[in-house]
Amino acid sequence: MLEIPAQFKEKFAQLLGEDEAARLFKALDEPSKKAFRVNSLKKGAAVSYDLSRPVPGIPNAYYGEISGKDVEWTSGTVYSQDPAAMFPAHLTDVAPGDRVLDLCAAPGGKSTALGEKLQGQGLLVANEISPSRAKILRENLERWGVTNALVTNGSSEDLSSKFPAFFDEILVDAPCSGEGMFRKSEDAIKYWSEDNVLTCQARQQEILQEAVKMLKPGGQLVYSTCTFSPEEDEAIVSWLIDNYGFTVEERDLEGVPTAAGRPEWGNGNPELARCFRFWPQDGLGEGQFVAVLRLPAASNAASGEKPAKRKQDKRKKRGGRREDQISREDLEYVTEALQGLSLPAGLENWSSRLQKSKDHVFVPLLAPDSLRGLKILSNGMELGMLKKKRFEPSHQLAEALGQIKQDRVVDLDEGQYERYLHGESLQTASQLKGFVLVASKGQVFSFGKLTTSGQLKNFYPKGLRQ
Ligand SMILES: C[S@@+](CC[C@H](N)C(=O)[O-])C[C@H]1O[C@@H](n2cnc3c(N)ncnc32)[C@H](O)[C@@H]1O
Repeated sequence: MLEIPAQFKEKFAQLLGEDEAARLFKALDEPSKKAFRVNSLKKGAAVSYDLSRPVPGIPNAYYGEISGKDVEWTSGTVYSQDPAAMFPAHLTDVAPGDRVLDLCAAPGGKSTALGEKLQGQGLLVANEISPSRAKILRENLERWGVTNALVTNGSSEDLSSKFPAFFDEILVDAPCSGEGMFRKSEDAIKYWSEDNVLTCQARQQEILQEAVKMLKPGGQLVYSTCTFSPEEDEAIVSWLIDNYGFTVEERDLEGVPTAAGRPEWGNGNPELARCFRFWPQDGLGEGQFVAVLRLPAASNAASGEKPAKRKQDKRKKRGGRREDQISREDLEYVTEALQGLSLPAGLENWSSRLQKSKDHVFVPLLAPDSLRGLKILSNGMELGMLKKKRFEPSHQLAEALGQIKQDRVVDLDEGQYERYLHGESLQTASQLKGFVLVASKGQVFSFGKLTTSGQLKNFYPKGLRQ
């Protein structure tokens, strides 16, 4: 039995009425619902999990539990996610070519879905304020094969100063009191208090204030929480409507067990009924609140379309060439390492767009000069690293290449796969030489390097080894 705080129970008995509240409390004592998404970017990957129980309303999503050890996971073919938490990204209008911001993005469940919707075209800025969580966000986007993400580690203020009125769509999946996570996390129960609900509400307003500055006039804001408290849900949407003139967009989720937002829990505006409330007692998954909002086209929240104000670049030049530019010799090393590999869409003409930062070679999404002052974990695609007179392709590239059929692949059996994940080198019968993609069950999850005797040197990143 979960020890649900008495104050929480009293509050929801009043808000919902005794009968509905009893259904909620009963559901909170049942096990949480597990589900996963299958990555549409990695076309043709064979998934060994049971796909017979789809999550209603979400393409490529299924009930069931996955393991972080399977190649389906290490190759970014599947991602574990609460079914209700799939809806915020699903309900956005994000389409290939858009400029999208996921402001509170770690660990990346919703960013991976937004990256899928973009299909490598346009820009996804995925931001997270906590450094350790931002690292996990980067790893998850890498695994998912997203080639057009800028991963940042900053506050909402850090970002709003760089991107005024810049984005077509912004997702704010806000830090919240986590009442919808009671079944999944003991901490959510332990740290629950009415004071914390109000602290979260104030933080949500601070974050949203900055988010609005970054939205283009006429742009879309999707606001979500994993909590039930009206203070963090309908009251926040009311505040957005009253202060910025947002309208709530209608969405049809026919066949999905969800409930409408409650106007009486906010400012009484009937549009609040267009918000979605996912309650555990309705059977889809955990608790979630989602509002799809539109900023009026003639907004005075911010103006100007330029990304960031660029400072004069005063960095040293060496022999007429800037330090971040790549030499002809370096380019030859990169070209040689990439020979025989098929590159995914979005990486065409990579050689003319290459940049270098501390020997990391990458195809940037945004000009690094324009991002000065922001903590960047990843800017587009890192192809790899220049070492002394050679080039080592990156793990991010391996995961991105796994999207399309490749010829230079060594496929490991189950035992070999486990040893490779540990960091071991393996003896193979492969006739290939040099850098190869390493797969198991046809799913690419790493680079490796084959010697002339068929030894496969391990390039699975040390930080990911199991
Ligand atoms: C609900 S979680 C995000 C989950 C994520 N969207 C996903 O789908 O995987 C909220 C995140 O917001 C971050 N956060 C907290 N305060 C923030 C702030 N002021 N600005 C940006 N992010 C913040 C938290 O560290 C946390 O990772």
